[in-house]
Amino acid sequence: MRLERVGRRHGLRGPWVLREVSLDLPAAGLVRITGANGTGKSTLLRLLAGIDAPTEGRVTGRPARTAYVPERFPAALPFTAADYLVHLGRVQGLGRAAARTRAGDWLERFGAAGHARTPLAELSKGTSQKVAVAQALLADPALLVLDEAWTGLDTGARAELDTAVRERLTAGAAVVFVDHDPRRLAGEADALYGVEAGRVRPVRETPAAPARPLVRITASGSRPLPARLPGDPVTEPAPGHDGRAARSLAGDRVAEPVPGRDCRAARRLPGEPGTGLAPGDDGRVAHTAAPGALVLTVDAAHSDALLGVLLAEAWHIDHLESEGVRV
Ligand SMILES: Nc1ncnc2c1ncn2[C@@H]1O[C@H](COP(=O)(O)OP(=O)(O)OP(=O)(O)O)[C@@H](O)[C@H]1O
Repeated sequence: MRLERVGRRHGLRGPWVLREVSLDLPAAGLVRITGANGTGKSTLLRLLAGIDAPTEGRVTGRPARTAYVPERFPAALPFTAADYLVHLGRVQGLGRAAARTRAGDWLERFGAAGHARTPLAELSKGTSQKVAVAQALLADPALLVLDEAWTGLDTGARAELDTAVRERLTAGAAVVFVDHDPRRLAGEADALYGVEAGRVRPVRETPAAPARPLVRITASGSRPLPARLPGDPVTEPAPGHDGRAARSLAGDRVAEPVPGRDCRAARRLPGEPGTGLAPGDDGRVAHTAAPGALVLTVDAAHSDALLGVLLAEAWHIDHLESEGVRV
């Protein structure tokens, strides 16, 4: 696939977001796009995926089977999760039976099979994101474009998406992705490009950062939390009284139930159907049911900022752990 002197701006007189971008992307392999906020990464991905057309220059050689996960999923469509996936599978050329089977398989893989019949508008942010990712994987895309696709997924679904990316690569596809976490598929990219000042240039991968300690914060509160929290913590319900444990960011490490706390009200994340919780207009997650405890696992570098947001929203910090040590 080739971009020749591609430029893109919004509106007739808007500032150029990208200009004179010439790139040859291989038909197979993993490509990472990096850049500071607002530099034009999403704009580049939309051009690659064919969602937007260049204002100038041209894009050639895009595979017919191209799939895209947008940074923001348009969740307010009048479909159930399964019907939406079947519909998109059909659009992508699958027969109805194959589309239904694959929709079920992908929902299952991402741990969302229980929401197959839930209307999209009633899905939590995390489950919506699972549907957004599933729609892109339905028809074995030859080019898969992922814009912060891991954001909002729980630990298991993030790992499943890593696996799905590797499966596409093994099948000979190209995967182009943006993710704010430098550890995402670190060391696996075949090519890296940086977006800066409207230009796109090859960059060298910064060596994978040494594993940093994780901090696990158990907190409870009734005020809505911002949709975007510092450090993009993995947010999970605090373990229930039945001993079911939440998985932590570290993968296999398992969080123990919080001592002395009855977490019956905390089985679901805010926003999950059935809790009486709903996303607010400002993107916050309204938390109108009985307060429940959440476990937020975050890189230690962001824990102070995260604690600051929780305290500012009048959340109570029940428990704080660093690498399994109570602090
Ligand atoms: N539809 C639009 N209309 C007008 N300006 C837009 C539109 N979409 C993006 N922009 C502007 O284009 C610039 C690049 O946006 P883009 O979303 O591509 O950046 P980004 O690097 O992906 O940012 P982030 O890391 O914050 O997601 C920004 O200044 C943004 O405000």
